[in-house]
Amino acid sequence: MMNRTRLAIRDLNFFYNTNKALKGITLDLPDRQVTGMIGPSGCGKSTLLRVLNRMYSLYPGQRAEGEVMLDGQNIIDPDLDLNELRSKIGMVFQKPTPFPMTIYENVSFGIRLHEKLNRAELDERVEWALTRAAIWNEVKDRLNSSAMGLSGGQQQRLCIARTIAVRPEVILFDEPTSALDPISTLKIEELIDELKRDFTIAIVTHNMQQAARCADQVAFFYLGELVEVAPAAQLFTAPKHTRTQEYITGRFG
Ligand SMILES: Nc1ncnc2c1ncn2[C@@H]1O[C@H](COP(=O)(O)OP(=O)(O)OP(=O)(O)O)[C@@H](O)[C@H]1O
Repeated sequence: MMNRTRLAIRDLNFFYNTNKALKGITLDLPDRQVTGMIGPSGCGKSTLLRVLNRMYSLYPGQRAEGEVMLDGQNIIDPDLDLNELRSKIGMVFQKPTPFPMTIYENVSFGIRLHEKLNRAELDERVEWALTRAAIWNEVKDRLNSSAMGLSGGQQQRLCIARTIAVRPEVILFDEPTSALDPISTLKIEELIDELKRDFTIAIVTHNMQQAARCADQVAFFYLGELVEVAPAAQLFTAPKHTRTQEYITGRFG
């Protein structure tokens, strides 16, 4: 059974100037479940994540139309408070992107932007976020060391801690393990599984095994359209559309 909808995408179109990169997307992200987004290069997966956190707003010539409803608000409304949105929808990128600061500062930075906590509360929140991101034990004795000294996998878990530190409702992962070794990848996948107890998650991945392992439902995109969305087990064993079938059996993409 799917949980109730946390984020509802309705008839969403997106344009890079005249290039229509998303065409009439309608998709629900169920609360505290993982939605996997798959499809061949250029199908619009990353564009969709950029819409969900309003990254495109920085670029003239890029625009969205339609509805993306979160907490009764359309997040593509130009009047929306972007700071508030970014505290509700967090994003983890393909390459780990720690700030050139200490481990502690990486995690506390975003919290300070959004909330006024005293030192003890801040310490507690930082520990909580690092614990939830399964990296506390590795860094607790070096919180004041530079984040740049961590391994790639540790840096990615630190970025996840930084994202959850502001207690978002939704976390977007854009190919979060494509720069990591198999062991670090497994750790991130286990972490995603654990984080869905509290957060609604979307993950873009090129790796179909990863989608099958992590996702409750999987959405297949092709040329800017959502071809099909189904529970993971169903999409990978009994897809309804020929395009999906061809993609998952490796005939293209
Ligand atoms: N900055 C941009 N300006 C113009 N067109 C763009 C821009 N970024 C992406 N596009 C186009 O939008 C479409 C969707 O691209 P997008 O990057 O979302 O695909 P993707 O599915 O994430 O691909 P990949 O798996 O390779 O990351 C493509 O046709 C792409 O050429």
